[in-house]
Amino acid sequence: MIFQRAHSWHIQGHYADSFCNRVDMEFRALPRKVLWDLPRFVKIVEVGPRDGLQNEKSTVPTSVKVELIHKLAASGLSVVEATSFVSPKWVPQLADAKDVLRGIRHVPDVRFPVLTPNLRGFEAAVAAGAKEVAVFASASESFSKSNINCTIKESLARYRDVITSAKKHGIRIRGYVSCVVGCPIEGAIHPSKVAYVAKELYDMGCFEISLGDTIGVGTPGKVVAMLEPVLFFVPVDKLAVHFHDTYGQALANILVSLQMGINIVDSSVSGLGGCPYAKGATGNVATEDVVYMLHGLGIETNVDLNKLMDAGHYISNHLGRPSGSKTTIALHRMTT
Ligand SMILES: CC(C)(COP(=O)([O-])OP(=O)([O-])OC[C@H]1O[C@@H](n2cnc3c(N)ncnc32)[C@H](O)[C@@H]1OP(=O)([O-])[O-])[C@@H](O)C(=O)NCCC(=O)NCCSC(=O)C[C@@](C)(O)CC(=O)[O-]
Repeated sequence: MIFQRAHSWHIQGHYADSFCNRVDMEFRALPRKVLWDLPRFVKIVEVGPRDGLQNEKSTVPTSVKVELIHKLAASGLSVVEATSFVSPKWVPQLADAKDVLRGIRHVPDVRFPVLTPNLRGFEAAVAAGAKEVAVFASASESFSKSNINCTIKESLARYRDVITSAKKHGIRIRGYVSCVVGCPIEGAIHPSKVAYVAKELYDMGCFEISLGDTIGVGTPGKVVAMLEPVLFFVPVDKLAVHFHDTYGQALANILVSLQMGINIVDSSVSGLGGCPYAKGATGNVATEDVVYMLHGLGIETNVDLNKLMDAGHYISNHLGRPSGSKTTIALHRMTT
């Protein structure tokens, strides 16, 4: 259609100027249908200090974790997931959860949630000063057993206890569903299983449900098929998406999720990450790349990309490897 109209254009005289003016006039008023439904603001949930570091082989000192969290908070992020109160036998890297949480200084309007797999973890988190907590279930039975050593049903029963206690303490609980597209053991996961676990967590009182593509096998088509039934049971403004970038699909998956109305995105500075119980899963989508894409779409995040990259450089230098953010690499090349 547009192509046919273009053929009727007769360009004379000052070619470039008249052509450009006319293109400007013609297209300025055209509605950009593909971008119509995008939100104006996206909340980013930074999971680098927890999801990003939990799989690191060498122990990251507590002071480095705390400094990373402070730098992330200084970049304008309003949620920085700090650590996990899990068994140190299962995740040795996060054995210093209590010290990390106690080391974080209060920053107005910034929340520092922590993960808890059971009541014991929840109580330890509260004792250390946690004001917000996340529980993590799975849409895959096999992954549930390998990650938290219990069935989905047992995990939901544990989380019911955690949520009951959290309500008494006035603490908000976020719920994760992992393996929403695929599982490292079972393969493809049916969207109905994701909808079931998401609905259970939401109905028991989680204020937000984060849908995790733990091994990063999602494509935009699979993500839409997964989100359709979930959206039937959980309000769109209560859903977050959490993509790992194993196959380079994470930004495309985020875009399609935004087009479906979701406006909360989890990501990890420098693309750090991988789950200790999901072999082969690479890092989370890099926060820097998410921010670059969102700002490019005219979507606000309140995040200062330069300060965020500063946090990314800090942790990459400490880990002794380059950033996993393509945005950081590209901007660094331009300035050196
Ligand atoms: C759930 C358990 C504890 C069950 O572990 P278990 O072995 O079945 O339970 P247990 O009760 O026998 O406990 C084992 C040991 O841990 C202790 N323990 C027990 N609970 C705690 C606790 N809260 N904090 C500290 N210690 C704890 C407990 O006391 C005991 O110590 P021992 O007596 O042998 O010396 C274990 O399986 C565990 O910690 N799993 C966590 C694994 C994990 O953190 N995985 C990564 C999470 S990432 C994820 O799930 C995906 C996500 C959220 O990022 C989204 C996505 O990408 O999709």
